[in-house]
Amino acid sequence: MMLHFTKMHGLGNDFMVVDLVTQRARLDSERIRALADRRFGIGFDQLLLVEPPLRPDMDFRYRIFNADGSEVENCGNGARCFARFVLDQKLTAKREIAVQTAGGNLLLKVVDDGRVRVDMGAPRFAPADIPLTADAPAHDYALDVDGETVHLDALSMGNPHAVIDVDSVDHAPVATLGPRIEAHPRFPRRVNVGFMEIVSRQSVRLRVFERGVGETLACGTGACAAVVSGIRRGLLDQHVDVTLPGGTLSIEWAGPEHPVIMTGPAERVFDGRIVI
Ligand SMILES: N[C@@H](CCC[C@H](N)C(=O)O)C(=O)O
Repeated sequence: MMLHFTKMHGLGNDFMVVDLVTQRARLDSERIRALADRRFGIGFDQLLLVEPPLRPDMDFRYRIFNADGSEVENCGNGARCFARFVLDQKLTAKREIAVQTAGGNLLLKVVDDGRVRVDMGAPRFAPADIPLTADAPAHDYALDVDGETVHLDALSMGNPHAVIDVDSVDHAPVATLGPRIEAHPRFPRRVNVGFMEIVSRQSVRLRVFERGVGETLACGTGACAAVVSGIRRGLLDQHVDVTLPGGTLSIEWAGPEHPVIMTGPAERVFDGRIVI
């Protein structure tokens, strides 16, 4: 049987997108890892599955798998590609699309310049919601990493994020510290690790070591988490441009209980099909 897919990216964070509204397939974690392989497979950071909704008030269900085959709760760059995909495939004619994810519901809107604006929901700070082992919520958690103390902020954007301030992302220890924090025992479901350089109150640079993938060219939820962290610590204004290795995202947050709004591009690269 043939399975049609589309390769897409949001600022170089790349995806294999599969329509499971009009097609049927079961892809287990071993198969996902094989497809994600950049030499022997198609190559992607995440697999995105477009499914019918489980609730009548939603338009679609959106499932996300990291390149290591693990299913995760949320993916910001993927959400923008999801919106473009369902419109291009004519799975909907709506310009505002309500989507269920394992981490909560999202509202996606395609704006006039072709970019996609996503209501990413409100961030959560309770340690149990991240999840992070800690006695109380804080802005500054001290983690013992192989005998060295690392200070970081942590929060959930549906998925778990740690945010570390650095003087320069160019010299940040993304490849060495990233994997040790990702797998730190105080994050029982592992964590995405962002390294943030504050350039001004409206601009940051960011690199993210993603859970289940490694460093990617961009991470939408990571950009939201970094800006929320900077705003709640009084370091950033309400609208911030986040420059990642793959390009820039615009992030807005009005404060606690408010949703984070992310705006950025979504690009189709090619269509293909595989035998399953
Ligand atoms: N690239 C994503 C995040 C994908 C999921 C993440 N690796 C996780 O495990 O939570 C984004 O754009 O948000």
